[in-house]
Amino acid sequence: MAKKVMVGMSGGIDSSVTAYMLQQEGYEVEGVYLKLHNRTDGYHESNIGYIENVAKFLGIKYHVLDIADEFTKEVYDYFVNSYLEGTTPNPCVKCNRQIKFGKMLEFAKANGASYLATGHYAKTDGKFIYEADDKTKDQSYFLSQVEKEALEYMMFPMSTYKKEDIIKFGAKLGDAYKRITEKNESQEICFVDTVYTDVIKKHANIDQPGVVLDEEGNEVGTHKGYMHYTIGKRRGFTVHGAHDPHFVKSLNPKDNTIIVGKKDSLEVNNVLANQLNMYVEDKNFTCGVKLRYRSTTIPCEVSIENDTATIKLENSAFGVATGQLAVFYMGEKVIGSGWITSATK
Ligand SMILES: Nc1ncnc2c1ncn2[C@@H]1O[C@H](COP(=O)(O)OP(=O)(O)OP(=O)(O)O)[C@@H](O)[C@H]1O
Repeated sequence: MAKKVMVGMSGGIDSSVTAYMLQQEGYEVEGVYLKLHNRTDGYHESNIGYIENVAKFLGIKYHVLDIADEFTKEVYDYFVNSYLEGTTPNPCVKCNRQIKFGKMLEFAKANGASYLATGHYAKTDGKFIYEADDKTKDQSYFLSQVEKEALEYMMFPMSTYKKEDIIKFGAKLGDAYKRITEKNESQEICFVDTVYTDVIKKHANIDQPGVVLDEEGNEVGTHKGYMHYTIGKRRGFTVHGAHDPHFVKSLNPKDNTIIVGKKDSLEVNNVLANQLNMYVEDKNFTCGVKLRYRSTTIPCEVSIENDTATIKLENSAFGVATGQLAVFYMGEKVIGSGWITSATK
């Protein structure tokens, strides 16, 4: 009997083609759509409409799982609170661990599936996650907090195909696919329609002007409210009499001040990360580290003690933000990750 694969379907191109590919490969395919938010503006109905067309075409069953309460608690509240606390969140990382490869995986298993597939661009051999071949689309960074035990159930069929193949597969889905390609591209963060400050505004008064300090604590200018800024940002505040560009070095929610400095003052060589999710047992190793999505991989030495990684960078990094993820790579293989708590010279 064919093995069952549950496909996380968003109503988008990649997951629709994923379902098609796996069916072609001989799997019994079922889809699941997660209602991640309590939106009442027709957003879910529209996505489900696309899924229904694809499911009809393929002759597969699909489920709708309302998971908005968990998503709010684990992802949305964390996102808002991070900005209130002056750190830079990464909601997709939390969602992948807790929701997609947490709750959705539980659902897949409970429904008799041997695997859970998504349209993510990454690879897995059941023990590790690897970068996708197409580095411009690679999402391994966002998947690096997924629990080790979940990896053996995960499938990312998209990453083994080229763009041309995907278009070819999509074309086979006929009208169901054509309609998907006509809709808008999906957003970077699914619950942020415009900019992140529009979300935070619903929960806090973000427009409270404050003082800009230099590294010695002198008042040098004014800003619009600390939640408008992230580490490394260089616009939207004033620095009196400055000739060189200034960048945000740190945010102080307690007194609504921001500290700025010239570019070289943002140079970082030592990083601490905690809440580690490691796929290897080693405690002392050399590897590459990404300190932001799309940043270059920096060679480093790592030593781990009591769920904290001390990371010594071989080359300096700039604008490293607390709250982002440090992801450890051995070549294309992800060997673990942790949340950045401090970054210093
Ligand atoms: N609401 C959802 N319900 C179920 N699965 C989802 C949902 N949102 C995303 N996924 C799964 O996670 C994958 C990666 O999500 P991401 O938001 O990066 O999508 P994407 O690259 O725009 O893909 P797609 O074209 O399938 O929307 C999707 O391909 C899909 O398999």
